Amino acid sequence: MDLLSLGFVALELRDSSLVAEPLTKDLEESKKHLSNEKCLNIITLDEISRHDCDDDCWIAIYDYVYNCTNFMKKHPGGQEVLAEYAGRDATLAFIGSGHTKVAISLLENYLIGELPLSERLYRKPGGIQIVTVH
Ligand code: HEM
Repeated sequence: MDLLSLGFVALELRDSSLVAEPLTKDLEESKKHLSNEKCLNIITLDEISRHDCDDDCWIAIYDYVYNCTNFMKKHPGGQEVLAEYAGRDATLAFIGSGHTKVAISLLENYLIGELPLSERLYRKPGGIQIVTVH
């Protein structure tokens, strides 16, 4: 079973109305103020993959890109889990860990950009809609 399928299994085991939906809703809520300001930088998966170590850690969550380098040592879930996803997409791991709204709002501090439309999985027309995965 690949990682994506495992993620879906994890989502099936949880109540998506408690976990997945708040994540997507809260992320969009927390980005609303950005629409009237300058656009986010476009950062490709290739660029993210070059920031894949303890002292340079970028990750993608829900098609947004975060520089977690300064947060790794402070992460309540441990530095190791973030290191595991350094340079990669961590959306399903983030959702699967059942993060609270506090964690979701913390993300904003580390936001540095978003994926190009062609590389997005979650925020594009016809993309995977996590909220409808049951
Ligand atoms: C920048 C991204 C992340 C932020 C801001 C973040 C933030 C947090 C926060 C604030 C908590 C405390 C509980 C809560 O409020 O939800 C937490 C716990 C946790 N996080 Fe993260 N997290 C991030 C990424 C990840 C990733 C990618 C994983 C991968 C599996 C992960 C795994 C965990 C786990 C397992 C816990 C639970 C620790 C425990 O209860 O002992 N986190 N995180």
